[in-house]
Amino acid sequence: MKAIQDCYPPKYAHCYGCGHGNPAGYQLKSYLQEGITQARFTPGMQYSGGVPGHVYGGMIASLLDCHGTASAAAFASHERGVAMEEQIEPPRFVTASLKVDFKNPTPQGVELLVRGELISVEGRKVRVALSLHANDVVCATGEMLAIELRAGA
Ligand SMILES: CCCCCCCCCCCCCC(=O)SCCNC(=O)CCNC(=O)[C@H](O)C(C)(C)COP(=O)(O)OP(=O)(O)OC[C@H]1O[C@@H](n2cnc3c(N)ncnc32)[C@H](O)[C@@H]1OP(=O)(O)O
Repeated sequence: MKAIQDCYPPKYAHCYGCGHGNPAGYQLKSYLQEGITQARFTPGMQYSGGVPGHVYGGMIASLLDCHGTASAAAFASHERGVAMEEQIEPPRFVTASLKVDFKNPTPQGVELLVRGELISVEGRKVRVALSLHANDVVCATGEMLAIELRAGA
């Protein structure tokens, strides 16, 4: 299955977190299956937080951020009855607002699971509920408001 981010056209593929055209970035890959989006990522050991062995909070927020905008694009497409990979110009969303709650320390050296669920689609505004898990423990939750860029932006 093609990742949501791999459907972004090259001109929008430079994002540090999720751009397939940014070799220095994370190259996060998110997938929509059965109404839920998921991405898996293992941060490098350099992304250490204040406590040794725990992941830096900014890394966690950025994973929610990039998974959230990908989720918004996939959910909006699905609502319109078309898959991301079927579109020449898939919808492009940016983060207007991102709230993160850090629930538990996130261990380093573990594959993290990031999940997204659709809250609402209202015109150009898509709200997504997000969570980040390590070893089946919820380490962070979040909520995003993503806005679809106007045509030609
Ligand atoms: C920049 C190009 C990049 C393209 C890359 C794409 C692919 C990769 C993507 C990867 C990305 C990875 C992730 C990243 O890192 S994305 C990078 C971080 N995000 C940004 O840089 C976004 C900066 N902001 C903007 O560009 C504009 O403000 C946007 C485009 C978001 C809206 O400006 P625009 O002029 O278009 O629309 P509008 O102002 O008429 O607002 C529309 C509606 O939204 C409502 N609203 C707005 N803000 C908020 C808010 N904070 N809370 C609540 N509501 C808010 C507003 O009231 C209105 O509602 P309504 O009155 O209609 O009911």
